[in-house]
Amino acid sequence: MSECSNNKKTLMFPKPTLERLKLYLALLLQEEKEYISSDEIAKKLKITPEQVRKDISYLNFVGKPKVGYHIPSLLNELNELFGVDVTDNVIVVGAGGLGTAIAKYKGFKRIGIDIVAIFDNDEDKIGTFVSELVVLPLSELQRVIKRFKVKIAALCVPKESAQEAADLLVKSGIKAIWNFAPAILHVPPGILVENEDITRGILSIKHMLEKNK
Ligand SMILES: NC(=O)c1ccc[n+]([C@@H]2O[C@H](COP(=O)([O-])OP(=O)(O)OC[C@H]3O[C@@H](n4cnc5c(N)ncnc54)[C@H](O)[C@@H]3O)[C@@H](O)[C@H]2O)c1
Repeated sequence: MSECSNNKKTLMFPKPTLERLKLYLALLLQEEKEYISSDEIAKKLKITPEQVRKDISYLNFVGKPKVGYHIPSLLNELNELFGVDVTDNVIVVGAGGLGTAIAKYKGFKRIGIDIVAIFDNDEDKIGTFVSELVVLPLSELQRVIKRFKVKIAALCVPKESAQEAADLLVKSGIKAIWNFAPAILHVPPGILVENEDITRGILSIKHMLEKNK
């Protein structure tokens, strides 16, 4: 999500480059050695080494000839670029199948995301636990957002409730909505909305399979 990074530098990067830089970050986080070459990165991500070098050159970062990129230094650059070195407190709205899965996912910590609370409007869910988080009523939204300085909300409510919930989030002080509902949200200027559509990946797979028939 380029626009949502903590670093304004990201706005100068072409979107496809930014998307690939996110993949490099995820890949490097799993590496335990000290250096990696553009060839190795390219092979693992099934792209060309030239592409890798070009993307990384946007960071004004160069590798050592015949050795490759120093992983800890490259990680520092990427962490800074995506604001991973800064922890953002995030809330989840909607404690259904998806909301609880997001709230339970431990991997967000590694990228500087801390899920601090989960909310629902269903009386039967309020007060139940999702991992160590207790499901809170919407009346607690404003207090939690202020107390934990929350800017980002993951919106995991049904399509029909999405706009109403988004309005409430904005009114309560949220600056960015990570929207999982298949709904177009209308928000005031200055509020970021990133629409997440998990059907995108499977559609690409379907397309590739069709093409290779
Ligand atoms: N489950 C998935 O894998 C998946 C994938 C992609 C997109 N989505 C989308 O994400 C959203 C959530 O999906 P789900 O499967 O978790 O649905 P779900 O029905 O299991 O959960 C939705 C939750 O939102 C709560 N809710 C409804 N209105 C609310 C409001 N105004 N404020 C607070 N909470 C409210 C409900 O009580 C419920 O607990 C849907 O819009 C769905 O289309 C889900």
